[in-house]
Amino acid sequence: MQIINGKAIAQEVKDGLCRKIETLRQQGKRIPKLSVVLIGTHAASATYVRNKERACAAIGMESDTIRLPETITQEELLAQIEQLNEDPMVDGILVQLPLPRQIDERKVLNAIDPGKDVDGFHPVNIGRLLIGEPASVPCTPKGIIRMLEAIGLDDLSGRHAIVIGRSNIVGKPIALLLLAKHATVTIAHSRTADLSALCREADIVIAAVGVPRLVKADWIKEDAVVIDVGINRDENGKLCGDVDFDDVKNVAQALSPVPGGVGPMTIAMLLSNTLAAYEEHEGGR
Ligand SMILES: Nc1nc(=O)c2c([nH]1)NC[C@@H]1CN(c3ccc(C(=O)N[C@@H](CCC(=O)O)C(=O)O)cc3)C=[N+]21
Ligand SMILES: [Mg+2]
Repeated sequence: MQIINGKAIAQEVKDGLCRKIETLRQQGKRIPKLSVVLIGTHAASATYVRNKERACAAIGMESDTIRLPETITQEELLAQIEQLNEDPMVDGILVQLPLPRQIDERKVLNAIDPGKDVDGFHPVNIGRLLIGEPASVPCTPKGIIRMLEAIGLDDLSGRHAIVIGRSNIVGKPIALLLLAKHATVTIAHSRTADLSALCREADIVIAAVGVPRLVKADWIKEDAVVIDVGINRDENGKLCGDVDFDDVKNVAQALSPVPGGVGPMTIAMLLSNTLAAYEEHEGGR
């Protein structure tokens, strides 16, 4: 059984980005910049944002976190986004989710300039992804594809992939990316009948449901590849995925851990999308 070391693969990606930024610096060019908007004091959000800041610093990318109060109005937030859209020094904008209740998430994501949408959550980018045009691709799905490529899974012709979860952030976009690699894709979710039997048919399992240790060994076909997207806390407050790692490791061919799997890949892809947005943006002037 192979453990898919997301942390190590992410480090390779970041090393490559770091070299590119170093070249820009030597050429006296402007340095790419990511702006993160963080609203309120949600503890998990604060941790992710700190990880993103640290990752930017490690590769020499500029970053800025705009911290706004939990009580912010929709209009104030939209004005902040407009300011970032117009700032020529800002290449990537990420509005950390979830947002407070009074804010309409769709309105906010739709307000981000699609060219600066490093999360790939804007309808223009989602539409481009759907029809196979160049797009800013959501970071977690893009990271999952990189992990599959890292273990030699490139062309997925003839393989059956199951995606458990149908969120706009992970489930739907990863299904599209797997389809683009010629996999036969099933999207399962909380209303799916006989999920474990369906899962047992799959060569590739992407677990993105948010239920701690849901996926067990008897859900997994011998030698399947399993990617765990879950970030949950178990009853003891310990970080765990949607896959029961200690059980599934006995049947899977390859398995990604939590932590150290998809999470670090997500951050590496965010940096990669920011550099790509910069190149697009600079190339246009
Ligand atoms: N607009 C937006 N874009 C996002 O991409 C986004 C978001 N909002 N809101 C929250 C989720 C979650 N997310 C994570 C990224 C990295 C780790 C990560 O690096 N995890 C580490 C450890 C984390 C820990 O120790 O708590 C790991 O899995 O090894 C986790 C979670 C991005 N998200
Ligand atoms: Mg779901």
